[in-house]
Amino acid sequence: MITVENIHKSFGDNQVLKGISAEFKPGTTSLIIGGSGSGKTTLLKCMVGLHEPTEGTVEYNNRNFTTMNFEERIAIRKEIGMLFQSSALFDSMTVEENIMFPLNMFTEQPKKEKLERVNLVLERVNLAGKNKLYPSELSGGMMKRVGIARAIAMNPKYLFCDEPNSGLDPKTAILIDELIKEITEEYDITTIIVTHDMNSVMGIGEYILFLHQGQKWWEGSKEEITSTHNQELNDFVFATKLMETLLKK
Ligand SMILES: Nc1ncnc2c1ncn2[C@@H]1O[C@H](COP(=O)(O)OP(=O)(O)OP(=O)(O)O)[C@@H](O)[C@H]1O
Repeated sequence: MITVENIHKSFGDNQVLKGISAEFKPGTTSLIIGGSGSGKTTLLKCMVGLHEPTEGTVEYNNRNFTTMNFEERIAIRKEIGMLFQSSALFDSMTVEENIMFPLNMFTEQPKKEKLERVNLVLERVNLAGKNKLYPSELSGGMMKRVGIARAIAMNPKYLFCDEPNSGLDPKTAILIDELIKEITEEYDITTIIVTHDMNSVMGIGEYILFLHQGQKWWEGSKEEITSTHNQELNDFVFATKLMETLLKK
């Protein structure tokens, strides 16, 4: 469980987050949504320590991350997997080397054990045997799956994903969403996804946090989101005609 309490974040005079409180539960895919500039990425960065909140606290299973020193934070960071927009794979490394990277950085495991772990996670994302390929030899969807494999290599308790299906065709995007949801449930991970994608919201949004101008404007599930009377949320949800048509059916 991750709990954020009254998070504020300002950059100079720009008050980006204005007192966000929320709870993200294990085994659940939580989505942070909102318009461009509403503060989604800033909140995510405050949660993992890439930004320091101006005010407020972030707790990982009742451990106060905000007041921890550098060493204590490293222990938490080992429990966190991250999947970035671009997959952020190292181009000069093979699939196997990319996935082994966090294991080399954070563990003292013998090479054989690390390789076993790499093969296990590759199998989990349906890429068994692709060890020796380079990122340039992979499709966008495969790159995302390698990114997921690397994010779960350390057996994380927490998984943060920033726009995990950006740049993918809709069908592949759904497969990536489903894979993240399955892994979340299978390993009881607290997963937080920042997204613009309404397909993701309607597909895997178990808990949805809607930000508007740096505030928590609405929270709920995908089942509740279409029947809300919140104007700003409705504007966001029905921003695409296609979505409106689908929901009317
Ligand atoms: N490092 C920074 N320094 C100064 N301002 C920043 C910084 N990071 C973000 N901001 C400002 O914070 C605001 C919110 O940005 P953020 O990236 O969190 O929005 P977002 O909701 O993730 O947007 P998008 O959907 O476009 O990615 C913006 O006004 C942005 O300019």
